Amino acid sequence: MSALAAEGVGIDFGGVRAVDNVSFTTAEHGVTAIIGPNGAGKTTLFNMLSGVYRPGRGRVRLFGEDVTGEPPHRLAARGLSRTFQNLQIFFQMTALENVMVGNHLGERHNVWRHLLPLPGVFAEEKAARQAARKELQHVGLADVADRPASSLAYGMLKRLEIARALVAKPRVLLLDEPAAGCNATETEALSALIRRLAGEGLAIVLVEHDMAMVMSLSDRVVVLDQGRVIADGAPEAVRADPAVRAAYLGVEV
Ligand SMILES: Nc1ncnc2c1ncn2[C@@H]1O[C@H](COP(=O)(O)OP(=O)(O)OP(=O)(O)O)[C@@H](O)[C@H]1O
Repeated sequence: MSALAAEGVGIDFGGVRAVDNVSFTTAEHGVTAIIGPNGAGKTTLFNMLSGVYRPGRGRVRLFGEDVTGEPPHRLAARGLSRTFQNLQIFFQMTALENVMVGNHLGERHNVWRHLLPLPGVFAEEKAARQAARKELQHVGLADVADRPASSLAYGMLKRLEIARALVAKPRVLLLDEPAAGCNATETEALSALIRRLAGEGLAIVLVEHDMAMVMSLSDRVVVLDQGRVIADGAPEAVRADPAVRAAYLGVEV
C-alpha cells in the first residue's frame, strides 16, 4: 500500500491552473522529493497534500483512505505531519516548549480541561514534556532543550521544526524546503537526519530546491513543470530525462 497518493489532483487560482491532474504515490518508507522550476506548483501541491488547501479536482489518499480536503489537525491525527518553509517557531519560548506545542496538534482541543485543575492534567503535562524531550534528542537538540529558541542557530531551528512535527508520531512527514537558508554544514546535518528518519520507517515527502541534496537523499523524484508531472522516477533517471533538462534550462527537447 502507498503511504500518500495524489490522484488527478488540481487547483486553479482565478485563471491560473496552478496544479493540473497530478498523480503520484509514495512508498510506505523512504524519501520522495517534489522538484520543479519556480512557479511549477510545488508549494500549492504540498498545501493540498497537507490539508492547507482543498483540491479543486482529484483525491488525496493516506494509507489508502480518502482524506481529500481534511484539515491539517485531522491529518495529524491520522499520521501526517508537516513543516513549513517559513519557520513557525515561537522565539520567546524554549526549544522544549516549541516541541510541546506540536503535541497538541493531533488533539481535539478542550480548553476547559486545561483551565480547570482536573485530575490527570498534570500527569498529561509531564508526559508531554517527556515526549518533547525525546523528540529533541531524536533530532540532536537534547542539549539545548531549555534554551530560548531565539538563541538557536538557523540549522538548529530547522531541526526543531522537525522535532515538533515528529512529536505527533507521524508515519508520513512532509518537509517544505528543509534546506532553504541553510549553509553546507547545516544542510549535511539535515540530510543525515532525514535519511535516519526514513531508515526508522517514515515516509518522507519533501519539496526542495537544493539539487545536490535531492539527488543524494531521495529514493524517488517527482518533477513538476507548469502544474503538471513531467517526470517521476529514480534520481539518476530523472536527472537524465530530456524533459526535465528542458524545464530547468529552457532548452527545447
Ligand atoms: N494563492 C495564490 N493565488 C494566486 N495564484 C497563486 C497562489 N499560489 C500560487 N499561485 C500561482 O500558482 C502557480 C504555482 O505556484 P507555487 O507557489 O505552487 O509554485 P512553486 O513551484 O512552489 O514555486 P517556487 O519554487 O517559486 O516556490 C504560480 O503561477 C503562482 O503564481
